[in-house]
Amino acid sequence: MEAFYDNDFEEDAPPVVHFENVGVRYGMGPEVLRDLTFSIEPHSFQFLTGPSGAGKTTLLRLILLAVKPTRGLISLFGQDVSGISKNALTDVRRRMGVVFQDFRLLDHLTTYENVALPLRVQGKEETSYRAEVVELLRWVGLGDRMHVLPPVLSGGEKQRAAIARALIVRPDLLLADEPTGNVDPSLARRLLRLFIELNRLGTSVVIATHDFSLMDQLDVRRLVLGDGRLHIDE
Ligand SMILES: Nc1ncnc2c1ncn2[C@@H]1O[C@H](COP(=O)(O)OP(=O)(O)OP(=O)(O)O)[C@@H](O)[C@H]1O
Repeated sequence: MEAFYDNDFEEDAPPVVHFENVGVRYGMGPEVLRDLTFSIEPHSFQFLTGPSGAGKTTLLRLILLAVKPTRGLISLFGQDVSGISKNALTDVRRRMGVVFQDFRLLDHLTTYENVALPLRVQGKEETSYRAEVVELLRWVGLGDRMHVLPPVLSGGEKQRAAIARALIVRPDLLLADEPTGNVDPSLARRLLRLFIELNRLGTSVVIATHDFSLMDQLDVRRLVLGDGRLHIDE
């Protein structure tokens, strides 16, 4: 895996994510998040937590530029994203891997094809990535499930396929929304080890979760949302 994953560490790299007084509302509704000011540093590991409806998914969508802030400034990898060009936006998005709550696997593609899809979309030739995809699938324990379609995978297998698909682009930032929501505690621990290993190899990791037993396994920073505001437990 080390060979597969060789992120360079830059000294004095800018924060991966920086928010300055960010607020967001949906349509004409109330602000669901307000006055968010925080940074996510390169190579850092944090949980994002808070009660259901507190805005964890909304915060991840702001980072993904899937939702626009109604006020404030967002920078990603040192770049202010308001008024960013389409090409620069594509580059920024390519540096992020995402594991969605509902996996979003394509049912007509095999596990292998799902994981390879982000590379195919980038226009890469299969010969250039095939070995990498197979290695990663083995690494997440799906070596023998490569050629089946997602509907026959268990919840935990789908989760690992979604995680592998997020990792295959070797992201500088991994955002995972309740990545252990559908698995038993022992698999949750295994998945957490996977994220720790990824972080060790250089990726900044943000895991959104309600699961205190998961968070209690690691003494890392917690970004806690409540009443629309962010509180940070260092
Ligand atoms: N598309 C939308 N349109 C209108 N309101 C929305 C939309 N998405 C989320 N909201 C509202 O924004 C608030 C934050 O929702 P969000 O899904 O971000 O919370 P969450 O912390 O991720 O919740 P959960 O833990 O239940 O997934 C909630 O009040 C929700 O109803």
